[in-house]
Amino acid sequence: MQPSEFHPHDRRTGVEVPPNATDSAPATAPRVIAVASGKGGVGKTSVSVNLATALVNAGQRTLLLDTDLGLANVDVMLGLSPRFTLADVFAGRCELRDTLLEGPNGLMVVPAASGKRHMTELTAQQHVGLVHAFSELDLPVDTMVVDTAAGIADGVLTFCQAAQDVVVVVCDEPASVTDAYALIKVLSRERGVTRVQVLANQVQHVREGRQLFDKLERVSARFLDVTLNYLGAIPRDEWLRRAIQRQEAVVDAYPSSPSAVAFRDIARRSRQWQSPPGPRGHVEFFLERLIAQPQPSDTTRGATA
Ligand SMILES: Nc1ncnc2c1ncn2[C@@H]1O[C@H](COP(=O)(O)OP(=O)(O)OP(=O)(O)O)[C@@H](O)[C@H]1O
Repeated sequence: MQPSEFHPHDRRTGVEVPPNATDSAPATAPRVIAVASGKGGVGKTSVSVNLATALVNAGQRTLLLDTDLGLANVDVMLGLSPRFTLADVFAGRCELRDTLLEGPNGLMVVPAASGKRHMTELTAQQHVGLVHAFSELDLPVDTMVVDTAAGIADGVLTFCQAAQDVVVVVCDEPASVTDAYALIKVLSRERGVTRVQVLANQVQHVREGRQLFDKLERVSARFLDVTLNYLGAIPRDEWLRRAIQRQEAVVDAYPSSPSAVAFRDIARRSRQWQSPPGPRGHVEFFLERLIAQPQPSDTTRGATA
């Protein structure tokens, strides 16, 4: 989608959906990619923002959904100023369409809100409300990138379970590897996830990414029924930090920086993942899957290896 098709009032909110949105909707369901990490601070939001921006720059109609109602920062990273967020939708203060922001190059962004209650506290009824709200938007979306919260709370697991692909971001810290494994374990054992893409972030050299993957792979192959794919590595890159300061995606701010090159490569490869079958064509599909999945009543926290 081009920015001009968006009819934005400004960069804050009130994005008008184009009248021909339904005509241009994709024939197949949107690809939904959930980005998770287990441990916080490893670069999950940087990955979500740059993957989504690289996809939109490659011509994919992309929606970036921030589901971290506790510590949302997708909007901050992109320099957007939401008037309304998902939290306002659930509080009945606005419609979902009021939250929709226009990001760079027509990227669609649904922001969350910091300091609000967690997605885990939402009821099934609220999920249904979200489904209806998304279907009313009737947005043409090829790919939806979902930035999840840190940790392995139910909300994170539910979004990962509903997505067609889960990207687990890991960096070279013992806690990051341990928490990534804990996340993969509960996704595999309790949510039936059979395929996980592993992305190493902040690597000092290419070899480090592969070594991190191998660590996770070894233990997962031994104890879990899940296939891990090595998606690649994003280098530790000062340009990425500078882009964050500028509140821009590094793929836009510094397109020839090492991290930007890596993000573009990952976006290109993500497009080659097999699309889900079926003629369904809207974001609604994703949210319906969310509520259709059985929710384990037992807590997933503290699961042992
Ligand atoms: N590839 C990288 N190179 C250099 N710095 C990075 C890179 N990735 C992330 N960082 C740094 O790590 C910080 C945290 O990144 P980010 O906010 O994306 O993490 P997160 O996993 O989403 O955190 P949380 O979910 O806990 O809020 C960034 O502000 C940035 O300074």
